[in-house]
Amino acid sequence: MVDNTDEAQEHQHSTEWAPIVWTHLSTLRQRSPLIQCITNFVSMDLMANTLLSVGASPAMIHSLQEIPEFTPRADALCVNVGTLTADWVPAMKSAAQVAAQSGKPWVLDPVAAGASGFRLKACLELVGLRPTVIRGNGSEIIALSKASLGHTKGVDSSDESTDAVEPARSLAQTSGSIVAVSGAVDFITDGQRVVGARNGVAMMQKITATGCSVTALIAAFVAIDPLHAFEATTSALSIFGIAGEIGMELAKGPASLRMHLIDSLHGLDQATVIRRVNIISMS
Ligand SMILES: Nc1ncnc2c1ncn2[C@@H]1O[C@H](COP(=O)(O)OP(=O)(O)OP(=O)(O)O)[C@@H](O)[C@H]1O
Ligand SMILES: Cc1ncsc1CCO
Ligand SMILES: [Mg+2]
Repeated sequence: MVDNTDEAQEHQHSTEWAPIVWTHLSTLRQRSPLIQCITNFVSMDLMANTLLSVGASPAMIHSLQEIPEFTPRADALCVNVGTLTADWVPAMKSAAQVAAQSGKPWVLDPVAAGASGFRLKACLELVGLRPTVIRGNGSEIIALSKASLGHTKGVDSSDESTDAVEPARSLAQTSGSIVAVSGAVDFITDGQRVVGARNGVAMMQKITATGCSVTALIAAFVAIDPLHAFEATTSALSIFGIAGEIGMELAKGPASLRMHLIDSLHGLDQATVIRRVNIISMS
C-alpha cells in the first residue's frame, strides 16, 4: 500500500536529497575550490574559517587593481555588501563581470538591502549583472524583490523566511538567479521550483555573519557544480544547518556555538549527513 501521508512524503523528499547533499560535500572536499570573497569587515574571519573547515580555499581579495589577474583564477566569487562604501562598488561590479566572462559562478549577499537608497541601488545594479545565486534573509529578499526601502532592521531580518517565498520566486524570475532566503526554514527557488531546507538552530541568528558565511559556502558548492546551482545551493544550506544542529549539542551559547559549528562542519561524515538532511519540496 502506498503511504501518502505528509510525513511519508517529507521523508521521501529528504531521502532523495540526502545523497545529493553528501555528493556535493564530498566532491568539494576532494576539489578544494578557490573562493574569492569581497565581503564586509565583520564577516571576514568567520567566512574564511567556514570555507576552510568545509575544505575550500578562501581568498579575501578585493582591490580593483587585482581583479583582472586574480578573479579568472578563482573557482567562484562571493560578493557581500555588508559594510559598503562608494569606493568598494567598482571592485564588486568589476569582479562580477570578470567572473561571468570567465564562466565562473558568482553569488550575491545583499546585506541590509532595504536600509538605504545607496545600498538598494548598489544591490539592484549587482543583481543586473546576473549573479548565479542571491542569498539573503527575509527582509533583504523582500526589499530586493520589491525594489523598496524599509523592509529591514539593519542587517537583521524583521520578516519570517516564509513571508519571502513569493518575493523570492518573483526575484528569481526577473533576475535569472537562483534565490535563497535564510531563516527558520531556508527556501531555495529557481523561479519555478521551491524547496525548504529545514536544518539549523535558532541560536545561529545570534552569531554575527552566519548568513554571510553560508553565502560563501553556497559559492563553494556552486563552484564544484555550476550547472546545478539550485541543487548546490540547497545542499550548502542544509550542510550548514546540520553543522549548526550538531554544534548546538555541545554549545553553551552563541560564542561556543560559533566554535562548535566550525568543528562540526570540518568533521561531518556521510552517515550523519544522510541521517540529518531535512529538505522538502514546496512546489
Ligand atoms: N530560527 C532559525 N532556526 C534555524 N536556523 C536558523 C534560524 N534563523 C536562522 N537560521 C540559520 O542561520 C543562518 C543565518 O541565517 P540568517 O537568516 O540569520 O542570516 P543573515 O540575517 O543574513 O545573517 P548575517 O547578516 O548575520 O550574516 C542560516 O544558515 C539559517 O538557516
Ligand atoms: C553587523 C554587520 N553590520 C554590517 S555587515 C554585518 C555582519 C552581518 O551581516
Ligand atoms: Mg546577512
